[in-house]
Formats: sequence, structure tokens, C-alpha cells
Amino acid sequence: MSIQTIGVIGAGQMGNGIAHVFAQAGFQVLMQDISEAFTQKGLATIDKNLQRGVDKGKMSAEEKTAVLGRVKLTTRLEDLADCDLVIEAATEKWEVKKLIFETLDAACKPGTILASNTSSISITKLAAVTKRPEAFIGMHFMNPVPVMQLIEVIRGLATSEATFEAVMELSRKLGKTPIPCNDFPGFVSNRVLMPMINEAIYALYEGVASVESIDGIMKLGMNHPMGPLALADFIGLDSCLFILNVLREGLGDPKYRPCPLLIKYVDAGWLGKKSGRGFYDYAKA
Ligand SMILES: CC(=O)CC(=O)SCCNC(=O)CCNC(=O)[C@H](O)C(C)(C)COP(=O)(O)OP(=O)(O)OC[C@H]1O[C@@H](n2cnc3c(N)ncnc32)[C@H](O)[C@@H]1OP(=O)(O)O
Ligand SMILES: NC(=O)C1=CN([C@@H]2O[C@H](COP(=O)(O)OP(=O)(O)OC[C@H]3O[C@@H](n4cnc5c(N)ncnc54)[C@H](OP(=O)(O)O)[C@@H]3O)[C@@H](O)[C@H]2O)C=CC1
Repeated sequence: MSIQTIGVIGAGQMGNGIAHVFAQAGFQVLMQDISEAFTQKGLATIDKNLQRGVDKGKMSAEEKTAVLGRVKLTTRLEDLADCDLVIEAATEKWEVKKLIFETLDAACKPGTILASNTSSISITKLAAVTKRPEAFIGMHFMNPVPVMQLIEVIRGLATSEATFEAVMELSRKLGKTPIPCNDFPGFVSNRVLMPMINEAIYALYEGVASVESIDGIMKLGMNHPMGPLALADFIGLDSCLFILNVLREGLGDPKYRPCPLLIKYVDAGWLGKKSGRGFYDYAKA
């Protein structure tokens, strides 16, 4: 299966990162979002992140222009009909993703592989809204996409061996390391990460230590690149809450219950870095 053209749905923090790494690896990319303002903003972020490489002498200005030239923009899902693989990185909402995959399934050519970058929604359930569950797979990139080595490759119940092998090979062509896992709530990454983040929020809620102390202890003590509260802000507190609810409902175990402080922050619109306020105040930064 030869994959050359890639569709990316969503030009947000994950979508533009995914478009970036595919274009940098030489693929033609068509990035879609619901408005032109979002696709333009996504492209501007790719430009800014590529410039980091130019500034450090890791990439020439000509190479950067060539990479950017491989990213085309659209607001119409139907324009992705001829892509060999479409990867969805839209908002983490079942109804949003369901509609996207129903539309893509009807529009795309028979051989197109459909992939989701979802953090926690069941790949098997998403695949079932299409008539091609064998060509459906989870391709879970980590944030920030251009920097992180892992792609968690999630097989749905019906994912074929051919689809799985094609996506493993494609991930290696990006210079990433794909690691497979099966489709259960939170997969491996978020099943292990989110309870740690939630426990850090409980530690804050119960007055065990300050934000700075909790993050400092985990950074220096465990050699983590970021403390769990800074990481939660980076991922998005709404995303963390959504994933914890998926874990609690999907695994039926109250140990995954989200901390009331996390719920309160999300209710307040304190969503972390993207909203300017979370456990840290980014307006001050
Ligand atoms: C929720 C989910 O479903 C799954 C998830 O994604 S969970 C989240 C997983 N991600 C993590 O755990 C990230 C943890 N944090 C880190 O690894 C690091 O703090 C970090 C990579 C984000 C930043 O690292 P840092 O050393 O503090 O900062 P910085 O020096 O600015 O960046 C390191 C390098 O990455 C580059 N970089 C950082 N962000 C970048 C971006 N968005 N795009 C491109 N390059 C980027 C920098 O240019 C720098 O490059 P060089 O090594 O070539 O100099
Ligand atoms: N944040 C993280 O650390 C990680 C997130 N993920 C997953 O990646 C996906 C995207 O997350 P993230 O990038 O953080 O979210 P963002 O909110 O940054 O980006 C989502 C983008 O999708 C757009 N969008 C919403 N509805 C549609 C639609 N119907 N069609 C096309 N685009 C749409 C949004 O537009 P608008 O702003 O108008 O809603 C936004 O631009 C989620 O499934 C998330 O769980 C995976 C790994 C890590």
C-alpha cells in the first residue's frame, strides 16, 4: 500500500503538528478545519515551529519554504476524497468526530485509510460509524508533535493487518517510533498518565503542597521534563477532564474520578495554556 497524500482534519495544536511532520517528511498534505481563519492560524504555527529549526541552523530557509509549500489548506472535508490516508485531530467530542468520519467515509476513495488522533475515544466505536472498519486505526501522536518520538498505534477490533502494517511503516517514514496497543479506554498512554495528573491535582486540592512544589518535586525527583500540573495545562484541562471521564465510565472504576478542583477550573474556563490560565497564569508570562 503506497501512501503519498495525507489529509489532516483540525488545524489546532495537534493537527498543525501532524501536518508539519508529514510535510517535513516529504508528503503532500491537505489540512482542513471549519474556517479559513483556523487553517491560516495552523499554517502560521507550522511556519513558526519550522523557523526554530532555521534559526538553529538545522534547516535552510529554502527547505522551510519547500515544506510549507507541501501544506495545502481547505475548509471542505470533501476535498480530501483522493487522499491515501486521512488523520483526524479535531476537538475531542464524540458527535464532532462521528460526523467527520461519516462524511469522510462517504467522500473518500475505497482505498483511503481513516485514522484518528483521539486521546481516548474508542477506535472500535469510531470505526463502526464507517463502512470500512478494517481500514480504520488509531494514530495517537504526542504533544508537541514535531518533538515527541512516539506514535501510539491503536488497533480497533476490526482493523486489518494490512492497515496496521501500512501505518507502522508510514510512522517510521516520519522518523517516529510507532508502538502498538489494543483498543481499551485511554489506551496505554493516557491510562497511565491521567491518574498521575489527577493525583497531582488532588495533592494541590488537599493542601499537600503548592503548584510549584508539586511540579518541582516531580521534575527534579522523577526526572520528568515537566511537572504534572504544567503538563496538564499544556495538554488542556478540558482534555484531561474528558479523558478521566472516559476512563471512569469505560473501566467502571471510581479510582479514575476527576478531582473536583479540575472540574471547577474547567467550569471557570481555566483550560490551561490555550486559555491563558490554568494551574499557572500565562498572561503574566
Ligand atoms: C494527552 C495525550 O493524549 C497525549 C500527550 O500528548 S501527553 C503529553 C506528552 N508530552 C509530554 O509529556 C511533553 C513533556 N515536555 C517535554 O518533553 C518538554 O518540556 C518540551 C519538549 C515540551 C519542551 O522542552 P524544553 O527543553 O523545556 O524546551 P525547549 O528547549 O524550548 O524545547 C526543546 C526542543 O524542542 C523544540 N520544540 C519545542 N516545542 C516545539 C514545537 N511545538 N515544535 C517544534 N519544535 C519544538 C525546541 O525548539 C527545542 O529544540 P532543540 O532541541 O533542537 O533545541
Ligand atoms: N492536546 C494534547 O496534548 C493532545 C490531544 N490529542 C487529541 O487530538 C485531538 C485534537 O486536540 P487539540 O489539537 O489539543 O485540540 P485543539 O482545540 O487545539 O484543535 C482542534 C481543532 O479542530 C477544530 N474542529 C472542531 N470541529 C471541527 C470539525 N467539525 N471539522 C474540522 N475541524 C474541527 C477546532 O476548531 P474550533 O477551535 O473552532 O473548535 C480546532 O481548530 C483531540 O482528539 C485530542 O484528544 C492527542 C494527543 C495530545
